[in-house]
Amino acid sequence: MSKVVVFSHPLIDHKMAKIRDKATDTKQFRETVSEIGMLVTYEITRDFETIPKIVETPITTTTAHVLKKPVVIVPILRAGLGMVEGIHNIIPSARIGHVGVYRDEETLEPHEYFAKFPADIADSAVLIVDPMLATGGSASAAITMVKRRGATDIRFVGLVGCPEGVKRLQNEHPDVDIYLAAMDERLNEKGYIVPGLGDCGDRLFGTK
Ligand SMILES: O=P(O)(O)OC[C@H]1O[C@H](OP(=O)(O)OP(=O)(O)O)[C@H](O)[C@@H]1O
Ligand SMILES: O=c1cc[nH]c(=O)[nH]1
Ligand SMILES: [Mg+2]
Repeated sequence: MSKVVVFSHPLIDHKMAKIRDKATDTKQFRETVSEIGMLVTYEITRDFETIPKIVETPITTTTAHVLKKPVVIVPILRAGLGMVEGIHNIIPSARIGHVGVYRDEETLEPHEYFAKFPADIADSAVLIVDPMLATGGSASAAITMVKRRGATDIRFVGLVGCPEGVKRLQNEHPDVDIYLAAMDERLNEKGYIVPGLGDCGDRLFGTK
């Protein structure tokens, strides 16, 4: 069974309060989502493996440590894009894949419409990024898409989750650890997370 980590950090909580607030405008919302993406990166990479590397410092030769595997960030379009810049700031060597999945507003079923990945995704540590884990359908579909390309080392990184989404992801992908900034109460009858923050894609891109 996969691990579920809900971050507990005053700065993350402070910024989560800002993006939950319906009075926060598009610019502030986008900036804050990106900042939270940067902060959570420290935790999601905590168990990344390192390998020794001989480095010449200005003083002497020493054994330092570097990341063992390349990293691939895979945002789920559209809302996942909001977290990419923050994560990429901390892992500038990471490559970026893209997965297009939208959820049908009536059935809540995920629909795939785009996929583009770096060639060596199978050998990389993959971060599937989407701020919202609601029914879990979109995240599960995105994980299946990267697994089809041979990826085996996969983490899901979200901001707001709920028990329904976590349960589905753990059932369908028990090998994928789940990282969230908050675990909310439930889904409402329209499939929105309560209390949540509304429609993340629309709030990031000003489309409603
Ligand atoms: O867990 P689920 O029930 O699948 O819901 C979560 C998905 O819904 C939202 O995307 P949406 O379909 O609104 O697409 P958008 O980001 O393009 O607005 C969100 O960004 C997730 O991808
Ligand atoms: O609460 C939700 C659920 C799905 N997608 C969102 O953007 N928000
Ligand atoms: Mg949306």
